[in-house]
Order: sequence, then structure tokens, then C-alpha cells
Amino acid sequence: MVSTYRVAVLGARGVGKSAIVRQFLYNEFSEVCVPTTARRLYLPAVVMNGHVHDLQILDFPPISTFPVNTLQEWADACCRGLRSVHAYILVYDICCFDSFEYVKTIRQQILETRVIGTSETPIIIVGNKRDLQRGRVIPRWNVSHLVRKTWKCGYVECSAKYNWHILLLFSELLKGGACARCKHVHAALRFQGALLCVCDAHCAVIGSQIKNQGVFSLVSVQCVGSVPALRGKGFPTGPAC
Ligand SMILES: Nc1nc2c(ncn2[C@@H]2O[C@H](COP(=O)(O)OP(=O)(O)OP(=O)(O)O)[C@@H](O)[C@H]2O)c(=O)[nH]1
Repeated sequence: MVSTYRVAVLGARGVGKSAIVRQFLYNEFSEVCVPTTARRLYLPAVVMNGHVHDLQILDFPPISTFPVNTLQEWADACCRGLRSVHAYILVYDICCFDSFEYVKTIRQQILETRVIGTSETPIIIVGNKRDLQRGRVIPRWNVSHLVRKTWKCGYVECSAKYNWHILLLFSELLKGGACARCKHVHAALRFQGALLCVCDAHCAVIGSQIKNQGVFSLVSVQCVGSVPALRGKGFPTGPAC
């Protein structure tokens, strides 16, 4: 069966967490700032390098502290599921020093409180709003060196606005985590060279843009129910299907 890979997206207010997720899933971007007030769950399925992965992407509102234990995690509705994810995407705005400090703090708290046996949980640091490069507050090399060499985390800069490096970000994430766990995936579920996103919330044909970013291609974003080859293969389908 396809294994589910749970990913949490965290960061300070307004750094572009939701914009990154929505650009990845729906190829859309809005200049309007709508603050996230509750945790949002997205359930895409992606195919990468011939393997199907069920993803759970959890877009969290800014949290004040990472929950230190399960009790605290479940007492705060905004934090639910945060400690048990398989990977963290920590987003900062390259033009906002405080948002990088936030990422630093949350990363430290994750390390200090992480569940025993999850020491390998990957953390990817993301510098968003790369299109506003002129307003960058910390030189790229400094951040990249700190994150890669000292923290031993992945580092990606992207622009949700221009859909720049968004696929790269998710491909890095899958390469570092989900792909390593999916060696058992059945050959019948292989679809070469395609990345297919299925969102159960919308469950409709969303787009058919072809993108090539080396590691995988986004061939079409559509409801699995409308892809004959995938019917009956155990994929999640929403009510509209
Ligand atoms: N220029 C530029 N603006 C961006 C980019 N990504 C997001 N924004 C803008 O930044 C603002 C905040 O984006 P959101 O995606 O709502 O940020 P967020 O981190 O989810 O916000 P909260 O959940 O409320 O903390 C919006 O006005 C977006 O249009 C980007 O890559 N470039």
C-alpha cells in the first residue's frame, strides 16, 4: 500500500507558508494576506520517480512554542499532530530578520522536545520571497552555511509568488524522507515521470500545466477519480468523484 508522509509547515506570521502550499497544490497565488487562524490539512498524492506517495501537508498558524509533550500538543487545537509528523518545513521571509529568528527558535525547540526515536525527522529551512531579493536581510551564503553545515538541515530559497523552486522544495523533501521509506511500493502503482496532486478538499480537475524541474514533472493536477489508470488502486477520492 501507499504510505502516508506527514509534513508540517511552520513559520512566523506572513512569511508565505500558505502561499507555498497553495502554489504547489493549485498553481495559484494571491497578494491578499489572509492570516491563518487554524491548522489546515491538505491530502495530496504525488508520484515521484515512479513512486506514489500520499502526503498530508499541515499548514499551521504561527505557534508561540513547540509543544513539549503530547498533552500540550493535544490541549492546543492549533498544535495537534505537530509532534508526530515525518518532516518539518520551516519557512522564513528573506526580508525579515525576526522570521529567521523564529525559525531558529522553533528548530531548537523541535530538537529539544522531539519524540524519542524520531531523531532522523528531516527539517528543511525555506527562505521565501526570493523575488524581493533586494530587501534580503541576511546574506544567502551565511544562512545556507549555517543551515547546511551546522544544523545539518536542507536549505531551499523560493518564491511562492513566481512559483520559483516550489517543486524543488517538495522534491527535496520527498528525496530526504518519503522516497527513503517507499522501497516497498508495488510496481503497479508506478507512473513514470509524473507528479500528480490530488486534493480531497477540491476533488476536481485543477489544471494541466506542464512543468519541468529536473527531478519530477507536474503533468497534471487533477482528481484521481478522473484518471482511469488510477481507479481502484487504493487512491483517496473525495465526495465529488
Ligand atoms: N512578494 C512575495 N510575496 C509573497 C510570497 N509568498 C507570500 N507572499 C505574500 O505574503 C503575504 C502572506 O502570505 P501567506 O501565505 O498568507 O503567509 P502565511 O505565512 O501563511 O501567513 P500566516 O498563516 O497568517 O502566518 C501575502 O500577502 C502573500 O501574497 C512571495 O514569494 N513573494
